Amino acid sequence: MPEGTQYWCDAASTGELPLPDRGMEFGDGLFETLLCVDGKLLFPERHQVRLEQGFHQLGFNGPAPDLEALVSPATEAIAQSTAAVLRLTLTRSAGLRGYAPGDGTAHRCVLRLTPLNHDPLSEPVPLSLGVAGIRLAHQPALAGIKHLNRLEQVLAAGEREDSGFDELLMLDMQGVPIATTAANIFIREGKTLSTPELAMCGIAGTRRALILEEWADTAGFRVQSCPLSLDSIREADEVFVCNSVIGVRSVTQFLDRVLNDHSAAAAIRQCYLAAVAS
Ligand SMILES: C=C(O[C@@H]1C=C(C(=O)O)C=C[C@H]1N)C(=O)O
Repeated sequence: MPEGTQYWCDAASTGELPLPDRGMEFGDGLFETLLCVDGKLLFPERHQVRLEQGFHQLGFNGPAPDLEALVSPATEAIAQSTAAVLRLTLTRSAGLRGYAPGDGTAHRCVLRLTPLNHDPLSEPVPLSLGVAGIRLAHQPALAGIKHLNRLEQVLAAGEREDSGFDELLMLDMQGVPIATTAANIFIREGKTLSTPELAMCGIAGTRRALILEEWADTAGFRVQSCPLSLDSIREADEVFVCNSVIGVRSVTQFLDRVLNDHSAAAAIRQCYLAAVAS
């Protein structure tokens, strides 16, 4: 883990995880990845909305999570960070042995603050995109939320290491493009931006939501979430990806096709930077 990484568990500064932990045992939990720039967490309100959605979608009991309260143990460290990634992990409290979630209302919160050694707001180098062999399973009860069951992404990231590509696009069981191993994807066809709908699988990213709800319109594009195909990506005028750490990153190669037009990503990135600065 990068030097300077700090951990907290249930508000205590520690690198140890009390056992039992249902997140470690069953992936029974959620996580959020927040970018910290110049002592400020970006778009916390968007992460709050998704955390609450996951909390309710998994049937956690008790009051909805308060992101600001959950990250409060790291407030001082965040304030001193020029650039860092805060990972918040929320797991269901341990009950009796076994899968049954019980009715525990107390939940465990683990924070990890990892310093970045680059400016995360600088323009990212465009990336090359391949296609992963591992497919995303359909599970509408878990679609869209950032739950802890990430083995598909782990296996795809393992494929990526030997792929010769910077990133890999992940398809569902029917071969429909969903997202990359760690980001949402958009294509541009003329003045329309499209991103995969995530009714059956995938993570509804915070930057994806901002593009859908605000930045595409501001940048002068129509935008939709809809089923994409590999051909639609192959034939697109432009492709870009987004997540909470990289912001908006252009795709300069998809499989064997070179993409030279990055104008929409540049316009969306300007909206992103303006929102960060506001
Ligand atoms: C896996 C985490 O977060 C996801 C992965 C990345 C990444 O690999 O860059 C960035 C944001 C998330 N999509 C995590 O542990 O926070």
